[in-house]
Amino acid sequence: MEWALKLIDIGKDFVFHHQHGTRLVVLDNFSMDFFPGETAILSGPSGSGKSTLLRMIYAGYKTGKGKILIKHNNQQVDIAAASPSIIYSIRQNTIGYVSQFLRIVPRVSALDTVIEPLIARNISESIARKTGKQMLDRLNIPQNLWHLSAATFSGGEQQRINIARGFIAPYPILLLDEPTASLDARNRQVVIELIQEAIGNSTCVLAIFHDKSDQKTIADRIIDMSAKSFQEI
Ligand SMILES: Nc1ncnc2c1ncn2[C@@H]1O[C@H](COP(=O)(O)OP(=O)(O)OP(=O)(O)O)[C@@H](O)[C@H]1O
Repeated sequence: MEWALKLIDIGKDFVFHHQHGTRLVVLDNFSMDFFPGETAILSGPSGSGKSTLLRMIYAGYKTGKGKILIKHNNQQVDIAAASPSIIYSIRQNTIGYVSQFLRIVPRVSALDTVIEPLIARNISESIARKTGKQMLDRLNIPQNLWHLSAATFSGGEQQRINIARGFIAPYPILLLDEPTASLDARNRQVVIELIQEAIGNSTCVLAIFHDKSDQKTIADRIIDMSAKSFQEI
């Protein structure tokens, strides 16, 4: 099968210039292919570089060395070398990302936050709103919160707004950074179902899940990141 995401010899370090140039090597010479319709779980102790890898793929962190190849608009693109406008377009159509925390825009309602990826794809506002309401309902966000800003929402409510936003539009690649960390069992189950539906639609999912039972339920592969150039287990 053709890969959806290909990492070639990637590496990342952080240099602390104000601390005598101390260099922290987080990833080193890592190569791996990821495929449509599979879930790969990034596993390893705190600080092993799981979130850093997702951020590099989403181009939030600059890749230190190596290539991160994807297919975008029928062309092969190296994210590590892509221009800001290409990155913007990739985020709109090719890579979705559910970060640990919701980035709240003041005075924008929860519903508008959730439907923004559809509006960006020129989906009509009425269809986007209908889809957004269905997603909020599915994630058990009470209707009386839909038109409020998420700024005052609980941690679990904010996380569910983030998840609704991340899953509302289909993406060939989906990056999930601890999407169930603040959720109760009922909502964790909804997220598992959303992931399974995405996989059914051939999305390639890379995820960080600390809960072992969640890992077992959805993982096709578990990647051990405790050794900086990591391996499959
Ligand atoms: N922006 C940054 N500047 C400096 N160091 C960073 C930065 N981001 C991450 N690091 C360092 O890189 C290492 C890996 O961090 P990362 O967040 O990727 O780990 P993780 O495996 O996701 O951990 P956790 O399970 O605790 O979320 C850590 O030692 C962290 O301090």
